[in-house]
Amino acid sequence: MEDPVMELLPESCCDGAGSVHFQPEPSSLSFSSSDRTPAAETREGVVLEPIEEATSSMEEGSFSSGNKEVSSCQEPTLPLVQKITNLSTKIQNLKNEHAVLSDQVKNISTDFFAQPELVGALQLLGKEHEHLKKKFVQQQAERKRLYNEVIELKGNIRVFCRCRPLNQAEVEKGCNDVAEFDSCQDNELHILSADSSKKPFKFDHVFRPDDNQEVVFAETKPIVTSVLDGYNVCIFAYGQTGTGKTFTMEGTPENRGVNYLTLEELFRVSEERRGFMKYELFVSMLEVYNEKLRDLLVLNPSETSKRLEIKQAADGTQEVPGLVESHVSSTDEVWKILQSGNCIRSVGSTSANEQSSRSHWESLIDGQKTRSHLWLVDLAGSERVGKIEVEGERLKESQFINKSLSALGDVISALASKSSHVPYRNSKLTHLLQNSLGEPLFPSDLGETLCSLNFATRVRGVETGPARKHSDHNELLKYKQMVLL
Ligand SMILES: Nc1ncnc2c1ncn2[C@@H]1O[C@H](COP(=O)(O)OP(=O)(O)OP(=O)(O)O)[C@@H](O)[C@H]1O
Repeated sequence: MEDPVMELLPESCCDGAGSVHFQPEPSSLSFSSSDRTPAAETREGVVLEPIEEATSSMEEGSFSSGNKEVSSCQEPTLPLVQKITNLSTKIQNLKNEHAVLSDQVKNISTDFFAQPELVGALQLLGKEHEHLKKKFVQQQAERKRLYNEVIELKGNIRVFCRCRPLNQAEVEKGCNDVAEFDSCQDNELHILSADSSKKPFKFDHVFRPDDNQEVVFAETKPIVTSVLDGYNVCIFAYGQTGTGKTFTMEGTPENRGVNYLTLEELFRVSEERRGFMKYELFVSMLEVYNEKLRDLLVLNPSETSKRLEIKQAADGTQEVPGLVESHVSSTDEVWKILQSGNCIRSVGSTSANEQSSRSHWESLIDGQKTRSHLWLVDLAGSERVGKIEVEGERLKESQFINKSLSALGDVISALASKSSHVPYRNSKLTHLLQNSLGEPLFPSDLGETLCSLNFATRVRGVETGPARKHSDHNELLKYKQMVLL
């Protein structure tokens, strides 16, 4: 029959362990309670014995309780009362040993502080620690400054162009690629125009049809470190429906996109910095549809009627009071949240869907605290802009998208020309992104980047005939079969 008392105790106790072996380094001596005499229970009350002896007594699995030797294997037939008595004795012994050890710890610290040379050495170490901490903080600041200077030199606004492969239907229709890539240049492509001439276009980087998600992410990855250094970042994809915006930003479970890989990197770097930095990450997801904000993390439809507005916080940043911010601690957690948000996106909508990650961080070294914002935006399909064939709700939607993308173009243009007025408030989209688009310094070559944006209009002309002149500012952002990141 099973012994109920034995079952309740950990194995070491059931073995009859009553002898605690304490090996303070570096003296290589051990303490055995079995040798304790009444004298041993005074303040110094520890009898030291050679470690070999103690170890062998442990291996044999026996222990002494007072003067009585108890076998490690309890007789299964021992009466229950006897077993309980034995265990009580063991518990009492352990309590006594604990008291002795506590005394010993006290003695050690008293002894330590009684030795001036040790106290002096400790003080020296303390000073050195303070000095290294200060140096570490300075070098961290320097690393941050230099790193972000490199980012700025590369361009605060960077435009990448991704050409997706022709899909099955396009191949069957006999479509040809209109883009040609320069084998030596990874920032240039040529568009074959109707008259067989080639037009060159430059970007910060051109991704080719066979470039996978990791290759695309490699270019955005350095920016992620900036977010963890307290900089605001905005990554958005622009392009005609079906050109791969969602594929690039979200991806699929087998081919994760920028959103997922970015968050994975955020968690990886914050884990790497765990010893000296404490990060907290919050995720929100919202949709700008017909110039209205909708919280995609509010699952109860009755709550979604709550009107969300953009407000300026005391520190000048843009806030959306009432927007759900989920505290997250792993990429999988974020992914689940985003998937639930995706489920309530406007069906078939061509609105802008934005995922915002707000990170708060605190330096564990100097207590400095800051926060930053990362926007990952899946913009509306650009082909709706300027089209007049649609009617009713779709026409209204198109007009809003038109306005929104046009406002984005105006903001970038104003920033590029260093205009004293940047019209952020002309659309909800630009108003929301204000802090992530406008705060940093802009490099002198931004004009070049804007020229790259003009490419959009021209490429459009290549496929649909001569470039049409539009009366609005949307030309700046139009293009076909490409995604700007
Ligand atoms: N680089 C790529 N490699 C392979 N497949 C791609 C690539 N880009 C896009 N696709 C595929 O093309 C199809 C359309 O892409 P996606 O849905 O991302 O386009 P979109 O621009 O987001 O369209 P919409 O504006 O309608 O949301 C998808 O089936 C996607 O898997």
